[in-house]
Amino acid sequence: MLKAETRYAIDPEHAKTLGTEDLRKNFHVGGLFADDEIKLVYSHYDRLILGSAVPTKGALTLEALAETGTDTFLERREMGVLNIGETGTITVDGETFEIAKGEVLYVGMGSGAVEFSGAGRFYILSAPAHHKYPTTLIREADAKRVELGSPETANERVIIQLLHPDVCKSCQLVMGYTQFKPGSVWNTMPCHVHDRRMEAYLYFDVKDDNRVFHFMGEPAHTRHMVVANEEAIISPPWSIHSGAGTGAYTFCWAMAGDNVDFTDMDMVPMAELR
Ligand SMILES: O=C[C@H](O)[C@@H](O)CC(=O)C(=O)O
Ligand SMILES: [Zn+2]
Repeated sequence: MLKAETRYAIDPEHAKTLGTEDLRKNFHVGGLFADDEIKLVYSHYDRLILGSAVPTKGALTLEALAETGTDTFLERREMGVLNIGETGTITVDGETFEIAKGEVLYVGMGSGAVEFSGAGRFYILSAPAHHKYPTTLIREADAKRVELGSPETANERVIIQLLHPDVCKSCQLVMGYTQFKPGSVWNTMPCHVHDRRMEAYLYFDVKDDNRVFHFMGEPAHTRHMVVANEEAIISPPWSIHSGAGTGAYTFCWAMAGDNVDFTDMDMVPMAELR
């Protein structure tokens, strides 16, 4: 019912030498969103944990994970959960939250077991925390919206910031998702890096026959991975993170690291990309 794997952090010099399979072993996450399972990936980049819970037959409970070495999962961690399925519920410390598609539940440090149920497909993110902020349901109407791009460059999109200092306080998790205007397929191009924070992407609402080509690597040494629906990417702090879909898609981005300043990014001039 609870499955976990560890992904170690590697440096850019090593990453440059990898072929497709080894690149995917390090940075691509497939097999999430399995019915009646909680699946977690413990990344050593900023110790972010990402994963999924899909309760179809009954509730799924996340209580503790051996990898954290704590009595309970959230003893020294905070969590953000995005529902990418139909409406479901999450119960924490006796309080039940109904969560529709596109909504995020922030769960503060020190909370007890987290119980997932209903028709939701829950995308889980968790990072180490140092302070307890209140558990809060964040609706799409609460979000900060940033419109970027243009149809001419096929990157017209809106960045919906849900777990963001102006919307809901957290220790280090910042998250939201990006939606496209019809015909636009490029995310995060022009691209950037932020060596202060790692990032994780989950691509969803991708039709079966479509794929997203996700680009990573140092700006002068880019690589790509082909990503299908409901698959994730772990993006190291030193890496660009950008993607182009063969059709429509949405993706959830989440960051953890030294600051929660969404705008703290180093833009990469096009001429530097290789
Ligand atoms: O640091 C910020 C993250 O890379 C994403 O929010 C970027 C993004 O969603 C986009 O440009 O489409
Ligand atoms: Zn970024």
